[in-house]
Amino acid sequence: MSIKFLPPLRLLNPSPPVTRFPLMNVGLSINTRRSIPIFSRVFPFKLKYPGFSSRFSTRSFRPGTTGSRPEFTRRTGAERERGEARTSKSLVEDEAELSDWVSDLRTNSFRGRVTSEDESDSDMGRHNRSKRGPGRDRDSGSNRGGGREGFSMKRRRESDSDEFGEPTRRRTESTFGPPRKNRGTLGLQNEKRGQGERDLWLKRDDKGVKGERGFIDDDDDEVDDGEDERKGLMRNLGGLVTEEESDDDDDGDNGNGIFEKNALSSTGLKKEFDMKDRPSLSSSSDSFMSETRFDQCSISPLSLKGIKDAGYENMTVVQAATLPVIVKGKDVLAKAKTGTGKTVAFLLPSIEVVVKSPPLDRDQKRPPIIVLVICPTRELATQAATEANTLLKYHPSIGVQVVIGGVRIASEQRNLQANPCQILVATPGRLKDHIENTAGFATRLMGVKVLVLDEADRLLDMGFRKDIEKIIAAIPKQRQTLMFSATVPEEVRQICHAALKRDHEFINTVEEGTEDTHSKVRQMHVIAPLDKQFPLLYVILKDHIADDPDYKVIVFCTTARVTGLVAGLLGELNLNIREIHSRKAQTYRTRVSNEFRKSRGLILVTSDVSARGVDYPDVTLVLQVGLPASREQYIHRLGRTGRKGKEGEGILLLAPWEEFFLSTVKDLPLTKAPMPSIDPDTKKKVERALSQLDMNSKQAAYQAWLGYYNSQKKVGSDKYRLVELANEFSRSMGLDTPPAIPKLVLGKMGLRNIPGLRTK
Ligand SMILES: Nc1ncnc2c1ncn2[C@@H]1O[C@H](COP(=O)(O)OP(=O)(O)OP(=O)(O)O)[C@@H](O)[C@H]1O
Repeated sequence: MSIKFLPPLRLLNPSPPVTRFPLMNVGLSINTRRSIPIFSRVFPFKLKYPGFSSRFSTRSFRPGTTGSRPEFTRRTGAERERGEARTSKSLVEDEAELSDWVSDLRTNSFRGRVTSEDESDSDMGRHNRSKRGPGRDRDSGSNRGGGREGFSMKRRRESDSDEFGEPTRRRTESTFGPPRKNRGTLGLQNEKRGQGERDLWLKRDDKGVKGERGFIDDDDDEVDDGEDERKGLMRNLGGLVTEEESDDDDDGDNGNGIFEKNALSSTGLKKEFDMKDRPSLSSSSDSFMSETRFDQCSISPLSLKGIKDAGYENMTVVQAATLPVIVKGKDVLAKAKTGTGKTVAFLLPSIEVVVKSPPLDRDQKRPPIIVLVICPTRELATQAATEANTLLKYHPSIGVQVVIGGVRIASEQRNLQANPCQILVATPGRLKDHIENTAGFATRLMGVKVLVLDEADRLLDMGFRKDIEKIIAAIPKQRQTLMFSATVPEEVRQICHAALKRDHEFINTVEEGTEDTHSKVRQMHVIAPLDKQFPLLYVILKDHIADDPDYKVIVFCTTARVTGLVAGLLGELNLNIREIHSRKAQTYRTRVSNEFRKSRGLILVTSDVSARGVDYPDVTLVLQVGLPASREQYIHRLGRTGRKGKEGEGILLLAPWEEFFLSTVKDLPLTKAPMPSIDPDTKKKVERALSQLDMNSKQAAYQAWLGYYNSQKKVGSDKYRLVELANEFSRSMGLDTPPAIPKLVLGKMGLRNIPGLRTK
């Protein structure tokens, strides 16, 4: 089914019935995941949202969310500090990278096939990488894949995945029943049943909390989990990286960094929010548009022209909510759902700061960088720079540059020299490289007036924190800081004071009492043992393709190596796929990313490098295979669909022993999908395809899989069980005996002498 959506600004829907959500009290704020502070202000605003052709007719599984009046909260940092601290689960994407990195410790034969010409990490990057280790490398942008490549003598071939079959567009009999327009990929007719099952499951889960060791339901447990998970990762890192690196990490963990210091020292004053200048906001539980036009705000005429050319007329809710505060010079921490225009929200006022600054003196030896935007991934940084260029169309004298890993640092240095820019978009690792190694760069940074942390919670997570601390130390204290994300765990709120001024405002556009995800995105989970997962993946995709010839699917996998394996399998099965992960050269990643942005009838198989921020329009399905690294990561991955108020679909495919994850997202409308049936032919076809896959890719995937789950506390804490599961995964790839792993690697993983593992 072709989905045709009206432009978001065109339709004005009647306001849904209004339900006012009471503010939560302090007690609740302690125990509730999305705790709302007692000082939060509630702003009623007019409702206006785009019309949608309804793909799914009911939302019965999402009780109590429709018709709610949106609430929009703003708090000052001081107010926030009075709230209860809850150390939320760490965003440990690191594990995936860690496991891949661990994979590289072995003496591999599979790497040295063909040297990639694409791979273009700088010497500088390589030099730094040797000191950095996996925690630093995980796309600290700069030395991402390359960091691990540093361990290899040769590089892998990058072009394998270009050879894929044509998309399957033929309409076939749906595996799950009637066409999707009536039901979604996994069958709407089962929605009610799904809800019932979900309820049952929740009850079971409640019971499980008491009966088992409580991974689970209450937030206190999660506090422990978060802590332990972090420690678990640090243990892993500590064992894997050089001593210098371990010390470094310990520093961060022990609170020697500026984040911890500031969090402890901040006292906090309640700051009343001034509503006078507030633009009238429009929203429904799913709307992302406001009623405020850009030309109603104090924005320079040339910026307005650029905005108009970009096709933007009204502001999105987050733009309308943050712009007046930001243009006043205030620091802001903003939370808004995925795909609701946060990029423009921080870029536009930042550009205005440049407009008001003295013009660049071309003869100046070290012209200042005025706006510094930091993004956690290369794709996101590139995308933000593209958006900035769009907005700057009529500001020819304002320049934007990107510095990211995977690009030769020397060429970036030349660019920085030749075309001095006022706006710099960067990934943290590469930015740090420039601070340390590019002549005059540190001086230029002393001109920074605005610092933006996009995906702030990710950047403040420990994987990036050290780099961010160093970057913050390299820019003036007197600056404006803007932090944006779709997820702002309590932990981040506690440490954000290090970067934000004490009187900053927390602007939360996610209304009270609603989910962090979009209600127009239908979310389902399928629980199936590992030996069924590859056939199921194929069946789900085939069904979706059959149902929607204009399909555009993203499949998320746990690690880069597993992503490579899954991409290989789906390619072997003649699905039209592309792959993006840290093992791919940046030029390849950029090319595939651009292609996917424009395409239909394509499946992108990817690791978490595509989880956040990347704006691929009209993604019809997000399929997550295996345990997401965190609740936040689940939300961001899901957020690749249903952007700009559109509909979408998300399926989470878990093994029974991963089912515990559901308790971390139990506030989200995730329903149990009916089990798709796998006919014998499909099973055979998948087995045949698996047998065609390169042994090396299976070996690498096995090791990466083991590394990833080893660092997931709830799976990895029982090493014996972990190995049993890993061997189940190995069998699911069609291997009779699990691949052998170098002793050194097993030692680093803490898995020596665990029965079931083969060593070499
Ligand atoms: N005022 C506007 N009117 C219409 N479309 C807009 C407006 N502002 C931004 N957009 C578009 O909305 C889409 C989503 O924006 P963006 O990528 O900034 O979302 P986001 O909130 O940062 O998402 P994520 O949380 O996934 O990073 C983009 O395609 C962007 O061009």
